[in-house]
Amino acid sequence: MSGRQALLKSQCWVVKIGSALLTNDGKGLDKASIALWVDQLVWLREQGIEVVLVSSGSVAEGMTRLGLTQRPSQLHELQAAAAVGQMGLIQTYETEFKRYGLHTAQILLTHDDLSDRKRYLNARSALKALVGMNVIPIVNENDTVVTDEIRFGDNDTLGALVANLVEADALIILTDQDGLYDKDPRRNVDASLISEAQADDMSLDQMAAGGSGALGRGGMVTKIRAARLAARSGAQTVIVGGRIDKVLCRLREGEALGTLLLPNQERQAARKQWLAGHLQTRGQLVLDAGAVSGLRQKGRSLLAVGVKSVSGRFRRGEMVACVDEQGNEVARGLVEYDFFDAAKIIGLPSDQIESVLGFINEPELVHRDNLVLV
Ligand SMILES: Nc1ncnc2c1ncn2[C@@H]1O[C@H](COP(=O)(O)OP(=O)(O)O)[C@@H](O)[C@H]1O
Ligand SMILES: N[C@@H](CCC(=O)OP(=O)(O)O)C(=O)O
Repeated sequence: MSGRQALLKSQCWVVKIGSALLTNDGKGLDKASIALWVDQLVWLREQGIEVVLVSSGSVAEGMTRLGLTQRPSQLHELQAAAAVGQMGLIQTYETEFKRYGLHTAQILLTHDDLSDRKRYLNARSALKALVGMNVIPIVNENDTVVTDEIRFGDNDTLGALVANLVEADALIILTDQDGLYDKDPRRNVDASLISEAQADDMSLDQMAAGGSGALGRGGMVTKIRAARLAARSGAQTVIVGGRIDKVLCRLREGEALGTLLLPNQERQAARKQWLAGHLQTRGQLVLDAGAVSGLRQKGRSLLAVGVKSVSGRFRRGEMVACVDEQGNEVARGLVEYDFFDAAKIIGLPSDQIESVLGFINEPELVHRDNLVLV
C-alpha cells in the first residue's frame, strides 16, 4: 500500500500545529481556528485513530500576555514567555476538548528525554497509556528548562521524534502554506505545490531554502528534515495548510491535499532498522525453548517467565541480547527492567512481578515493538 491510500488505513497520527498558524498573525492565540482543529481531532478519534497533538504557540501567547511586541532575544526571557504562554495554550485546548467531554494532558519534553533510553521508554509508556484512556496528549518542548544546545527550537523535529516514539503511521504538519512548494510562495508568485515525493529526495532541500515566516521557527527546512526522521520508523508525513476547510477529515478521506512525503521502506522494516540503529547490547537474557519459539514463530513479546538467566549490568531501556540455551542469539531488544530487578523476576509469571518487586513497569520483559529478531 502506498501514497494516500495508506492514510485511509492508518491508526495513529501525530498532528503538529505550528506557531505561524496558531498565533493569529502575532495577535495572541487564534482561538476560533483552534476550536475548528479540535473539532477535527475529535472526529479523527471517533474514526478510531489515536491522536497525539504537538502544539507550538507558548512563546507567542506569552509575548501577548506579557505585552511584548518583539520575540525576546535572550534565552531567559524566551523561557519566561514560554512558561506564561503555555498556560494559555493548554487552557485553550482544555476548554475546547471539554466541549466533547474529552480530557487533555500536557506533556513537555526535551531532547534529553528522548535520547535517554530510560526516559524514552517512560515517555512512551505514559503517552500510550494516555491515548489508551482516550485522553488527548498535547506535547510541546519544555522551553523553561532547555538551553541553547539541546533546544529542538522548532516543533517539527519534536513532532517527528514523537511520531517515532509512539510509532505513528502519519505525521501531519499543519502550517500557514498549503504545503511544500518548489520555491517559497511568499516570495515567488509562480511557485507550484509539490503533491507527493519521497522524504529522502535531496532535491527538496533547495526548494525549502527560503527560511521561515515571521512567527515560525524552522520554515520548510525543518519540516522536510522532520519527514525524514519520521520515515525512520516508517511514518508518512503530510505538510499541509491548517486553514484549509476540514483539512484533517479530508486527508483521512483520501483527498490529495498538501505535500505527502513518503518513507522509502515499509513501516515494519523501517521500524526494525530504526531500532537496529540503537543496538549496542548491555547484557544477555537466556531464553527457554518456549520463549524462543514465541519470539521467532509467533512474533510475541518476551515475558520474564521464559527467561532462565540474565547477565550484564543493563538498566531499563538499554539493549539486551536474547539468546537460546545453546548461546545462539535470537533477538535484541530494549529491556523494561534494570538488571537487578530482572534477575528477581525471571521464571515468574507477569502477575507476580508487582508482589516481588513492589512495582511493575510493564508486564513484558521486552515488548515485541522493541524487539528485533536476529
Ligand atoms: N518551498 C517552500 N514552500 C512553502 N513554504 C516555504 C518554502 N520555503 C520557505 N517557506 C516558508 O515556510 C513558512 C512556514 O514555516 P514556519 O514559518 O516555520 O511555520 P510553522 O510555525 O508552521 O512551523 C512559510 O510561511 C513560508 O514562508
Ligand atoms: N516551543 C515553542 C515552539 C517553537 C516554534 O514556534 O516552532 P514551529 O511551530 O515549528 O515554528 C513554542 O511553543 O513557542
